[in-house]
Amino acid sequence: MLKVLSYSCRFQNVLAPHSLPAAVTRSCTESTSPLLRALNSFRSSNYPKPYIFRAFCSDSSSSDGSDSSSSDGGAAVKAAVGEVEDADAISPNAILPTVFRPDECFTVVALPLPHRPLFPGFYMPVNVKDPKLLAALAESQRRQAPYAGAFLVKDEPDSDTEKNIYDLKGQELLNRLHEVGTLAQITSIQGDQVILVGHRRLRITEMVNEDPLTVKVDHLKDLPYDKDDDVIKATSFEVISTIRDVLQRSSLWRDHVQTYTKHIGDFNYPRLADFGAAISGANKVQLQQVLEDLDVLKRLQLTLELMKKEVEISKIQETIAKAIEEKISGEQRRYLLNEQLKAIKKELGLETDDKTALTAKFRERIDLNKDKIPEHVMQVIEEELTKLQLLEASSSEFNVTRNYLDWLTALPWGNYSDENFDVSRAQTILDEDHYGLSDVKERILEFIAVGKLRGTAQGKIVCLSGPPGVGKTSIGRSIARALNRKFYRFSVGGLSDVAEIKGHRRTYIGAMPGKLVQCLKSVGTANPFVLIDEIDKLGRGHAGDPASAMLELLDPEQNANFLDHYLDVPIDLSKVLFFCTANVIENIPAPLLDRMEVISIAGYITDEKLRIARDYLEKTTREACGIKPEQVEFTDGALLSLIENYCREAGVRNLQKQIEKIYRKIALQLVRLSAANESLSLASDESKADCFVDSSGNMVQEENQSKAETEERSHEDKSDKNTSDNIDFEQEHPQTSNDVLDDSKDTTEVDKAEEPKVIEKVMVSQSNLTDFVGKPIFHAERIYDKTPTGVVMGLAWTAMGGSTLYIETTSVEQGEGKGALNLTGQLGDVMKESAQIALTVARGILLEKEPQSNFFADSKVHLHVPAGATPKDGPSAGCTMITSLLSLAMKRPVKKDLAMTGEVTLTGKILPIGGVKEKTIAAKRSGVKTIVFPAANRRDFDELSSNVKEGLDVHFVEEYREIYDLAFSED
Ligand SMILES: Nc1ncnc2c1ncn2[C@@H]1O[C@H](COP(=O)(O)OP(=O)(O)OP(=O)(O)O)[C@@H](O)[C@H]1O
Repeated sequence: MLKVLSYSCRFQNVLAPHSLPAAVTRSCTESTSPLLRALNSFRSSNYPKPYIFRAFCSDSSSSDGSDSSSSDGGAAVKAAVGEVEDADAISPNAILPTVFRPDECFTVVALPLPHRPLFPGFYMPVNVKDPKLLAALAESQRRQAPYAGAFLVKDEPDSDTEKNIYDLKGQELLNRLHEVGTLAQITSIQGDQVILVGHRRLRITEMVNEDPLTVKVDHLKDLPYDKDDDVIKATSFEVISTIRDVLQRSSLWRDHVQTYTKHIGDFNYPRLADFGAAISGANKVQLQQVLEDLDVLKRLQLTLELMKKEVEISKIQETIAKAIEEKISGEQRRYLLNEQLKAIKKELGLETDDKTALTAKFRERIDLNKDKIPEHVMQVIEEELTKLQLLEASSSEFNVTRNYLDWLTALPWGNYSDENFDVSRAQTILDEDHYGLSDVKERILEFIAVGKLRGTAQGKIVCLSGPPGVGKTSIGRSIARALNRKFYRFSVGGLSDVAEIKGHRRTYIGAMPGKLVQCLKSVGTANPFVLIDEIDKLGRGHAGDPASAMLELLDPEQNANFLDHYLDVPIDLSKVLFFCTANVIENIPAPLLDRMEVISIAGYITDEKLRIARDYLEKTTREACGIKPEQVEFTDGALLSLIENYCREAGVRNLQKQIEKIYRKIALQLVRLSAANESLSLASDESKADCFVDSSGNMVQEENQSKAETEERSHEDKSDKNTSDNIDFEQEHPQTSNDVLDDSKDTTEVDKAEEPKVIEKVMVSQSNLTDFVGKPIFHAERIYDKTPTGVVMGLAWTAMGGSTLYIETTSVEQGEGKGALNLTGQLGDVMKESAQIALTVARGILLEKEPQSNFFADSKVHLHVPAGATPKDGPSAGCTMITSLLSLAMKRPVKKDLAMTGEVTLTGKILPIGGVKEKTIAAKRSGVKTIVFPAANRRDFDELSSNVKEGLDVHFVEEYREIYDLAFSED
């Protein structure tokens, strides 16, 4: 007989909350005698019968512990609602109908459980696949004896348990079942799903029926235990705390068994053990062990083991969850903050949404230029704008698209600066900026004239070649100004990556468009003047060939559709005017050179340098230093000395540097002087002392010094000027500031009687030039004033301009048949061969002129070309070498101030050479009076300007014999 020992709220705990009407569960929780109320309301509801209510009994409410354990493990009470006639009749002590007697042996249908055993007091849904078994279960439910024996299936190695078990019948099935199982109450059958509630432990004693398997079972009772035993108590406490621990850690079980947890402390020991095992995730064998063990302490220990494992699993689960959570929460936090930031900005009106703002910016740019953007470009822009909207703002692809759009929309599509085709204006500008350079200026004027007639300017490649500092870059700037085009310069010296010219593909990180696209963006017009500097120093290229890329860029045939790798849309560069500069034309790649129009700038002679220095360099430097013209006097003599002794190279860059150096020094002196003047006027007011300014610009005050003494000192300074290290100063009254310095004038005295305010003037003359620029660093190229026998002056061309060089020969050893030629001076192969030819030709001429001489046959000759550290090559020294050898052989020096150049053939013919202008300038610089050029170079010489040709006796020769006559003539 089962009694309701305790109900109250716990009653609700064991109800499957989902299977009872809400009204019942609610009433159970609120009422003091909820069972009666619940049953009443349940009976009045239309809920299908029979329905089982179960309530746990607490041991405390039972009269004794053994009693309660005997009533269904001392834990449960059943109430069959269908059998309660009158709810009022149910009282706490009412005796409820009994289904089974614990001490009886009885027969049940055996229900195989594939996964876990059913523990008393727990629900379990089982899918029954065997129709016969299902029918038997339904029948027993219908007969209001809804019970079966639930037995766990043993694992068969290598077999699919669930699939096979329902195919087994009779003994075979019996063998697969564990002997110990649970008396299961069938609460409902839905389709093939049967809901079971476990009651007591059973053991199969014998088989009664094969199909469905029906077995005779014995009830199993737990072994008696002492509920006050310390060990069992301690074990149970540990189980409880471990269960709580698991539930706290693992949300998986927490939700599942939440309702039990409050009352876990009220469970008796066997129930506690069952509860722990039932909620654990242990495997079926371990669970079966718990089910089979009738020793309560042992069962508790087994459960404790399982629960401890659960704790460990929960810990692992916790760490995994924590790690993942941290990762996700970091990202989420950033995302949230970003979103908040955006929202705040939007709210404050500081910024609209990123994408919207960007799109608006691009649209604005497009609208400014809408009609001029080519259709194919517009299409790409639209596509990219759509793409931008779809991309996540934080993605890398978004940035790529944004940058791409930025470039595409920033280019000056179809925006041309208004070109100025006014020839006379252009001429004025060019003359304003540069002296001379008539070839270049003429070419530019031609270009402008053509542009004026055609109405449009055509893209052309012009190459300015010449030594450094001759103004190639600066004339480029003036041309751009004259044409009213934007100027852009980029140097390709050492450039070896094609990507610099054609851009990187957009797929690369940090990809950029090429130089030309960058140029267009920075100048903002589609027809700029682009100066490509140092094209002769273009690198060899490790990734592609830069020369070919330059070709595509410069060739007017190709550059109308120039394709930059980054932009990926053709750009029209045909309106761009390209100018290149180079020092050595020969180093420019042939296909490029072929398309260029070369204008060479040879370098300047002294006169030209003087004009440039006076009219351009000095003026600009003076202005840059903030010095007024009346404050300086830079004499012609000083300038000439500067050019001849300090700056003898072809260009004027060094000259410019020296002038800058001089003006910096002048500026310092002027500042010192004015400070000295101020103190001087103060001193004159206060102490009436005699003061003067020393030649370094420092004020000197000497008490009781007579004015006469001061004057004397000043005169001494002045007369000492040529030897003194000091710089000359002139102090004048304003009205005489432009007067030429006169020795009779007192130059340092301050005239106190008149206006104390004076203007200082610094003088730079030939005599004090060293004070400004130091001792001459450049000595004359002329080693010999009068060339000795065996020495002849030749003319050479270098990348730095023209220069003179000597060919020296001397006889080392004499003796019959000892004739040989020894060469030194870092000569290249061509020059060595040229020396051999010279020897042969000289031998022939000597034989002709002095038939009795055996000089070349019997002398070991040493030929040297100073300076030995500079490598030299080329055939143009041929005629100089012959002359030198003949001079040595005949012991006759050549004519004074003679220089020559020309390649010689074995038969004595003179072939043309290059660099006529440079060589002429160099010869003039070295004080040469007579020059010998090959006849074929006459045209080149005639084209030179008259000031270059002035004062030179030039001879054009076809045969070496003519040189012989010139060099060794008696007059
Ligand atoms: N004919 C000239 N008239 C006035 N100034 C000149 C003239 N030639 C050169 N200069 C000045 O000389 C300086 C050097 O010129 P620039 O830099 O153009 O030389 P470059 O030929 O380009 O040299 P590099 O080959 O080294 O690049 C500039 O300040 C320029 O103004």
